Amino acid sequence: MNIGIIGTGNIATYLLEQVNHNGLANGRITAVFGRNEEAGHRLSEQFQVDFYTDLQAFLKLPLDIVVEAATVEAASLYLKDVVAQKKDLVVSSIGVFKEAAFFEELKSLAESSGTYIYLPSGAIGGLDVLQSAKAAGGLERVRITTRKSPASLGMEADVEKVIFEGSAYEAVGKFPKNVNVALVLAIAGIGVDKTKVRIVVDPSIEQNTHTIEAEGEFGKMQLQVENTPMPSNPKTSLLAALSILAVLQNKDSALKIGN
Ligand SMILES: NC(=O)C1=CN([C@@H]2O[C@H](COP(=O)(O)OP(=O)(O)OC[C@H]3O[C@@H](n4cnc5c(N)ncnc54)[C@H](O)[C@@H]3O)[C@@H](O)[C@H]2O)C=CC1
Ligand SMILES: O=C([O-])CC(=O)C(=O)O
Repeated sequence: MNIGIIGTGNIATYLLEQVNHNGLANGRITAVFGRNEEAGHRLSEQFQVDFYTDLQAFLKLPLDIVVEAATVEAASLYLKDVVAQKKDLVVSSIGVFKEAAFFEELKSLAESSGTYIYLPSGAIGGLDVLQSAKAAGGLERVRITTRKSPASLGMEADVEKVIFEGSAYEAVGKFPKNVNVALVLAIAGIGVDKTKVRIVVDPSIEQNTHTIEAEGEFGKMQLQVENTPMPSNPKTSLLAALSILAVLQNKDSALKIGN
């Protein structure tokens, strides 16, 4: 499997290390697309990968799957082209799907291109429960509370404080690098308007903590993950990068676990 990556940051570097150096997926990252030339050339040398700043040239390569590991804004610019060029796609910046129309458009494009779009569970879990719970329409309430340190939220704070309370739709607009998890939860569950989000800045913690509560006909779920932040970007949890690695590992497996 030939893998391409969009982005030259923390997740891209982690995947290059685990896939190209440590052989932890059934394939190789052969090309990286980005706009940061200095980082791109560094990755190119370190991991024997081709670096592109021209998206169309990157997409002409024989890639089986492209992993977006950039930003919500970059994803909005590039995802349609990836699918139109008949590549399978893994999306990290799931906040790009806050507008349902864009999500539906990309899904139809994938259906007509015969490709798959993978939304990794990222820095959370419980998506299997939500999807099962709504299979016959009985999922009623979903809420996520995200608790991060001031460094992880990219802000200053001396005391614990709720800095946001609202819908997943509103949360992604305000914190695009911190609440992609809220969007994947909304897509797996009851949508961007009904999924409730609370964000707490907490100077006493080091881990990125996400607590998910759901309720419906199935019963109740409460799940908490206490994530190690990645050293080269504390906004991002290690579990988010690991979940992309797991998508790459499981993609062609005959065994599918969950749901
Ligand atoms: N689903 C989830 O649970 C999570 C998702 N994320 C998403 O993953 C993204 C990547 O995370 P990290 O690697 O930690 O971030 P990072 O900040 O280390 O890297 C982002 C990369 O995107 C590149 N970039 C930005 N705009 C671009 C553009 N227009 N064209 C091409 N490249 C562009 C930057 O140059 C940088 O290389 C985050 O921005 C976030 O959207 C992050 C954490 C969790
Ligand atoms: O990594 C995390 O803990 C969550 C995150 O930043 C995101 O959802 O974008």
